[in-house]
Amino acid sequence: MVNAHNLGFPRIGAKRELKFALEKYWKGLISQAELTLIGNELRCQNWETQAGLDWVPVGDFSYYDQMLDMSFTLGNLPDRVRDSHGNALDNYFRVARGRSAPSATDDQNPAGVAAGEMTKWFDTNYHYIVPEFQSDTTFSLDASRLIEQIREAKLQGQNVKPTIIGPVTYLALGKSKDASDKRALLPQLVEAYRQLLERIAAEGVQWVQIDEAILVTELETPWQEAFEEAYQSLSQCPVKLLLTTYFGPLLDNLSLVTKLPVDGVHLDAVNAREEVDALIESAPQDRVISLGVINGRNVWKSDLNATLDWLEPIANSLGDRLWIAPSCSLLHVPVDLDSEAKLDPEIKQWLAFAKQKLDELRVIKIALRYGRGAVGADLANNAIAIESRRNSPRVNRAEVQESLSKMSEQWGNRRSAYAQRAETQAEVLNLPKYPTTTIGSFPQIAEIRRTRRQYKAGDIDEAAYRTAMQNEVARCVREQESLGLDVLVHGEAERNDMVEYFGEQLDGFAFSEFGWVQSYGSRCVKPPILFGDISRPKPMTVEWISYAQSLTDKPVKGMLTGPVTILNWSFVRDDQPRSVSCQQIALAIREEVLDLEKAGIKIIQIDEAALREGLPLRRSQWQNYLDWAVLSFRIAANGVADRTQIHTHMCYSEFNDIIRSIALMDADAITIETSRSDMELLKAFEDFNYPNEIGPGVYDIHSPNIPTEEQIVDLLTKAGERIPAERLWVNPDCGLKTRQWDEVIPALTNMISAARKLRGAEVAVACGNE
Ligand SMILES: CN1c2c(nc(N)[nH]c2=O)NC[C@@H]1CNc1ccc(C(=O)N[C@@H](CCC(=O)N[C@@H](CCC(=O)N[C@@H](CCC(=O)O)C(=O)O)C(=O)O)C(=O)O)cc1
Ligand SMILES: N[C@@H](CCS)C(=O)O
Ligand SMILES: [Zn+2]
Repeated sequence: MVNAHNLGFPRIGAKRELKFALEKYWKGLISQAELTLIGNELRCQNWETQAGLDWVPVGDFSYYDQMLDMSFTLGNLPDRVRDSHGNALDNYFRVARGRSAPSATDDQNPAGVAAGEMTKWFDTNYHYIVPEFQSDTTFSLDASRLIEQIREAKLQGQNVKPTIIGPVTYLALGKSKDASDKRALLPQLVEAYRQLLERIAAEGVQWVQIDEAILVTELETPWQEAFEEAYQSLSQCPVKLLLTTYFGPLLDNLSLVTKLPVDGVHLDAVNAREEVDALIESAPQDRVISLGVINGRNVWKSDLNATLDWLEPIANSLGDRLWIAPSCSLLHVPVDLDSEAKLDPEIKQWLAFAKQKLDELRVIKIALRYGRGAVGADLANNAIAIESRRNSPRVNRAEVQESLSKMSEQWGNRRSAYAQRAETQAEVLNLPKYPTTTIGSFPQIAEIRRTRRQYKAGDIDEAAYRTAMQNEVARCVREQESLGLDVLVHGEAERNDMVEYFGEQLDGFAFSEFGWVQSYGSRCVKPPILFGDISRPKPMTVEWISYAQSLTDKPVKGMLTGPVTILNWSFVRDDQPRSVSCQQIALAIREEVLDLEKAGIKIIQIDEAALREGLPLRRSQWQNYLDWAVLSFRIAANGVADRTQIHTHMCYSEFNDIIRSIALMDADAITIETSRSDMELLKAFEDFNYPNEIGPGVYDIHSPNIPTEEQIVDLLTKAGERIPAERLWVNPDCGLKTRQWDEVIPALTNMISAARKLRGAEVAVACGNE
């Protein structure tokens, strides 16, 4: 009989209980005992929610990040915290968040500790703490976290299936800090895993889910060999291993997976449906085949009848060997649709969050075990919802499709080439050399968020909200004027998030109240839900930007999020290609750009923070994505006259391998995150002879540290060695929303004086030469 299981449940809590507890703990407002009590309650609740499953995951809960948990389990701590003898959880947070200023309360680390590097988890919007390796890295097992949780779940009467990140993925996603070959650490690492599995087995555990998502990417031969070596060794352990892959097909790694001596394999049967037959045919006869049949990355109801049509023959042939699950951990979806009292009922019936996805799994399991009649009503209701979505005039809108059909690639072309535009813009804007600007957001102080909360709760009316936000905009403009920035921004006070804000204003998007998804640590995002053809009912930003512009003679940048980023950070449709949804958003943003231009805004920035993030997991698919992504940006941006200067901004980006596409976007200026790379990221622009203007970030906004004028001059000098000074802008790495005003003011003061110093130095050199 088929078994149903889950790969992981969101740990942040249906009402973000963990987020609030963590932030209180970090501020010293609750004790560690109170924090761990909340952790314990969340785990228990989550297991209760999953109680109908044959196996529940254990070890998916984390106080910050599952990769960091693994590093602590393996005793792979960075040297900088290894000797901190303080409390284990505080040490864990020290690696997660760093402690950048000397602290009286941290006498173990009076000089501060740098946070672990964070990067995104495959193609999701979740970010993990990158494991650090050196040639002399050693591992020493600390299984206490997992063992305690296994006991907790067992006490609750659950059938437990511990989940861990597999050794090869752990090693492959980590970073060698001394340029040594991290693969050389594999034997020792596998030994630590072997000990871990023994400890787990001693708890009476039968199955362990061992996640090796790296198998859905292109693997070079040494990494393929690493799999064989690792799993040969682990196959001796007295537990059964469910080798778990997700987010995509295995392609050329399928034969590798087939060869590995494991007891079961989980395949993402949503994204790799076409590989299921081959996986079954090539697997040894006693191997469990776990199929991820419910999409763990989106919020749509599954078509249960269609899933059963496909799955029933497989269940008949595999019998007990078939397990079913969501395609991946449910970490990437919100917790509970039932919390959404305000969602439009028509749209709500099309949706499923984590809890509802597990309900779907139960229905499939019962239908497979006892026949569809046993869940006849569920299947009938599901069919109604699926039909309703398929046929809804709110999803497929002829007028949007007609606008899209009129669109031509020509719309993506500026009227003149950059060199000619640059001359016109220089006349219009009359900016000094090394013009200074910021990326858009200024501190989203608690008061702003509180006011928005009051507005959303109906405690204050729209007029009061607008006035409060306008006051913030005015303050922001005042501060920038007194700092002496050359190009100002309005500060984005009115925006809850750079993507959600636009989702809320575009037709074709729905938004939830509690649909939070963990992005990193305690930080969450609430992705808008792109359910239908997109259009812009009215201007979205013009009033705010025009208001800011009315307060100053300096140019204020129009500030928009680009189509690719809106797409990549939303829950999107599964009934049409992403490229089509992206082009619809592009048309809406294009209208906004043209309205801003009409309103007299001279510079318009279109953020594409997530353009690189959207790259497919396999390089072979990159070009296709880049082609439509860049075209969407061009459509959004390039309808303006020569005199209007278009900026774009990207963070977290390494540009070497996509520089050609970046250049094709043809933005007049691009601002990027570079300060932590010591301007190394500019090499890609230098090597490519990138022709347009560049603002390499000179202030690391992720850190509370205030960069000195000297440090900024140094960074700009390095930038000037790679990019002609005439084409350099001076700006921070990214928006300032997570910072405080008392950090921002001195940092920007130093940034501006650094720019002035460079201008002065050049004038002096020029005069000396005359
Ligand atoms: C740049 N990043 C972003 C990503 N994805 C996005 N969609 N947006 C991004 O900006 N992906 C990559 C990175 C990830 N980085 C971050 C950085 C910071 C956050 C973050 O701070 N998130 C906030 C939530 C932001 C938000 O939407 N705020 C809302 C609601 C505020 C709120 O929770 N209010 C409380 C009450 C507050 C009070 O009373 O004082 C409530 O409603 O209960 C808003 O401003 O209105 C976070 O807190 O986690 C995320 C990703
Ligand atoms: N304009 C946005 C970009 C963030 S990537 C901001 O400044 O927050
Ligand atoms: Zn940014």
